[in-house]
Amino acid sequence: MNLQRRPDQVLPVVAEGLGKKYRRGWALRETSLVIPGNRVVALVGPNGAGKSTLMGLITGLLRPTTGAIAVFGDRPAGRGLHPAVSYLAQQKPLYPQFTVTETLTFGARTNPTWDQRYAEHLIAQAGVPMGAKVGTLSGGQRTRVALALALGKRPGLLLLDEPLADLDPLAREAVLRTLLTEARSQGITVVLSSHVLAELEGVCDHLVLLHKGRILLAGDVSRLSANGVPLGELALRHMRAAAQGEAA
Ligand SMILES: Nc1ncnc2c1ncn2[C@@H]1O[C@H](COP(=O)(O)OP(=O)(O)OP(=O)(O)O)[C@@H](O)[C@H]1O
Repeated sequence: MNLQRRPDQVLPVVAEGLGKKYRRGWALRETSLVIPGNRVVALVGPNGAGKSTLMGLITGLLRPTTGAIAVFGDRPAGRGLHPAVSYLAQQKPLYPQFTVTETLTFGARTNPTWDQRYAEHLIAQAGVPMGAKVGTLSGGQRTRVALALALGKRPGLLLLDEPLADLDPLAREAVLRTLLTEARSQGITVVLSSHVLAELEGVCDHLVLLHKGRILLAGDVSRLSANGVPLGELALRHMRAAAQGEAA
């Protein structure tokens, strides 16, 4: 496919025939995908389905073995993150010796599009003291700092790879609420991977379901689930059907 920049490709993600092969085999195969703007996307699938690999390809931190991918019309060049993309993995990239203030200063130095007031607003909203060292914060507070760092960049696309896995239910809810509010009010497209399907309901309006390195289902939940089946149930049904199909 010709992934040259065209007006319709100022879409967050357009992939065609995308594949990634590691030594042990294919992690992602023949993936063609469009992620439209202003969506909160649930990226789900069983362990080893290829979710992290797909995120790595979108960030440009991984290089495709086959096919092509465009992020806001640009081909990731393997030289770090696209300026309009923020990426937050479960292992949050924070320095424990830094205070929150120093962490935001680091964000400002490394991101030309940095919005200090917005980042400080997110920290204040989370009730995290600016003078505290990151290493002394709770898991939930660290996630809020990492989120402020990711959002302070003012991204158009925010990728979150199981960011809530180490949080208690209340902290998860608080982080998800913040995410949703910010995504809606700032027009950010969010791609969120999680194994906890129930917590994605009411948050995500677009689903990408991977199974064994292939896309099983992708699209707006309202379209995929015309009869109102909730996102979690919809994903689970397809995952069960795929697993049964293999067992048969
Ligand atoms: N760096 C790597 N080297 C070799 N194989 C890898 C590497 N990263 C992932 N894989 C393999 O690729 C496949 C997809 O892995 P990936 O981490 O993308 O899946 P995932 O859906 O994110 O899984 P999980 O839900 O368990 O986090 C797996 O079989 C995994 O073992």
